[in-house]
Amino acid sequence: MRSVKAFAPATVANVSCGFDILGFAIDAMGDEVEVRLKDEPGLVVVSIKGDQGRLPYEVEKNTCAVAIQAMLDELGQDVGMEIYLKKGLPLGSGMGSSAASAVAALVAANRLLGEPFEKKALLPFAMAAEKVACGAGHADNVAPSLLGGFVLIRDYHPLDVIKLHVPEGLHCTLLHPHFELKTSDSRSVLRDNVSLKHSTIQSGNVAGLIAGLFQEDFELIGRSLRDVIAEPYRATLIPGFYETKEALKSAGALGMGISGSGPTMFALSKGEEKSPAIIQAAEQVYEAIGLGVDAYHSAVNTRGAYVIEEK
Ligand SMILES: Nc1ncnc2c1ncn2[C@@H]1O[C@H](COP(=O)(O)OP(=O)(O)OP(=O)(O)O)[C@@H](O)[C@H]1O
Ligand SMILES: N[C@@H](CCO)C(=O)O
Repeated sequence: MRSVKAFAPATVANVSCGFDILGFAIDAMGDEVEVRLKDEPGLVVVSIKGDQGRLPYEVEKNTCAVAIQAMLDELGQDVGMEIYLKKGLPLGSGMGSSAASAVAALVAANRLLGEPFEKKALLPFAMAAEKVACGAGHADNVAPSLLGGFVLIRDYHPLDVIKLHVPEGLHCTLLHPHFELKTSDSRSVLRDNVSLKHSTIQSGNVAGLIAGLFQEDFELIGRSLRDVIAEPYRATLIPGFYETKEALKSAGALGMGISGSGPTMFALSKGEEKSPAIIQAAEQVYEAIGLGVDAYHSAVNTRGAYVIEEK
């Protein structure tokens, strides 16, 4: 039986100012998916490890299977495949857990089929899986997980995805307070309308962040991490958010924000030297609140998802 195993990295979506249009991949963690060809048609999720028994095996619900099925539908093929998922990411964390599963599954299945799609062309299938997982087919987790680096989704109709420059030495610290926030819930607190004033502030910061990346201007990157659209509503769902923001700035972060839909928070710094102080500052805030916090730090992953093994 032929099989391919692939890895897809965790991601930070939005990057504060880029709601649904910006994201980057990190090296620290990710999901692994093995896909095996089988004789009979149809997909089966055979095993899921690392999820404490919480993820669905139904092929209409598991993002690995939803993504592969979307790809097979596009090809008009009814190939039989078994799916083995190893979760490396916590669920409902804001680190692109549902996306990493979908992307790893697609990269493995695409290779098994002889790569009928180039990497970027897999995106719509991964977005179909995100729609099932959280009700919105946003691409700001799946695109960086697939392609690596910082990614801009300039438009969704039609999809226009652009890889951005990643300055050497840009470092990310992730702080995951011990509770879950479902993307669907933290999308439901957002408003449908944005004022002209806020639209101006937000677009200035998106442009500033992109200019900062290309110019390798770390200070500009830091001051562009401002979000007046989602953060004010979502911060209310994350105890200690504003205290953490203050503490991380004092600890030397260039800037910080909510990773994806939270509750994980990300901080950017120049080099990894500031990471221990950033982590300590967040731990102090959460100790006072009485919540545990997991910390990870990582360079920006520029490789994206890849095949680990094929047999
Ligand atoms: N293979 C999978 N891996 C992870 N989540 C999955 C998977 N398949 C289905 N899901 C569903 O997706 C939901 C998790 O998605 P959610 O968007 O809330 O978390 P997340 O991906 O960690 O967050 P974010 O998108 O903010 O980074 C859960 O309800 C879970 O049941
Ligand atoms: N852009 C999405 C990312 C979810 O991780 C959101 O903020 O809801």
